[in-house]
Amino acid sequence: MNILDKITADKRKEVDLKKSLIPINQLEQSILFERQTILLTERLKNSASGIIAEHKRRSPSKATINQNLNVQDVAKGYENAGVCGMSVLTDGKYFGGSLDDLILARASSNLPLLRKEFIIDQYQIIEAKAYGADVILLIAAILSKEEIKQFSTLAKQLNLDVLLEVHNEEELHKSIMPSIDMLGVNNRNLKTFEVSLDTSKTLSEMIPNDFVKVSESGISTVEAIKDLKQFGYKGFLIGENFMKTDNPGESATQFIQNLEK
Ligand SMILES: O=P(O)(O)OC[C@@H](O)[C@@H](O)c1c[nH]c2ccccc12
Repeated sequence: MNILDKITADKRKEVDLKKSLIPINQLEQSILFERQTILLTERLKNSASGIIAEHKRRSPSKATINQNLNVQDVAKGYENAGVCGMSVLTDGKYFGGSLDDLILARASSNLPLLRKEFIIDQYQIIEAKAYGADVILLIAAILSKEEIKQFSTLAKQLNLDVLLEVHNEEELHKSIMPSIDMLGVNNRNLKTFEVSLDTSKTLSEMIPNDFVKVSESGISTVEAIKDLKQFGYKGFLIGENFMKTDNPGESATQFIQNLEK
């Protein structure tokens, strides 16, 4: 079993339990359910920097990144830095995140928030909305074409943006459909953890222009972003590079200033 299989097997158990604890109609009573979502796709189209900054305490590939930060401070710091959106890891077992992190980020910023999660059930999409997300991530490596269609259609009905993540050509081909807003290319192979920005470069020309292109993972320099922009990328998902510092907001501020120089 690779790590992705392990994560999804655990996730199925977790979601089944949650469904028995908190039924969908209860989630739908959240006051956040009526909230007008902020569309990340539109922001990325009009942004010079295109940075989506992530809150990530640890990961299976890196163990601890930073356990000492307060998610509300991180969210405010990212917002002050002028990022386009924030990604919040909500997986507990492998990434040390939670839905509480999402709701705290919501309470302390007006950024578009991406729920970074291994979504394998529609329940998690309703949950994302109930906890204040604006965007969901769908990972092609763990979903069938039919699931991608169903899940993205539900997200659109809830006015959530959809970031569909791929890692290779096969995943890309099964994922291209009108209910997707952004196509994210993960430079990290989630099965082996190898990272190469060439993945974004190679796949870029196969992504139709009507999708906003996002390059994810392993980005740590302004030069990398300038390079990826040449390949049509508008969004750049950065986690560790900011989170490994004592003040991710400040790091993002400096990064964006350098990018705009
Ligand atoms: O910390 P990095 O290398 O900047 O990566 C951020 C983000 O791309 C990464 O956390 C990520 C991309 N896709 C995912 C899917 C699940 C969990 C995590 C991820």
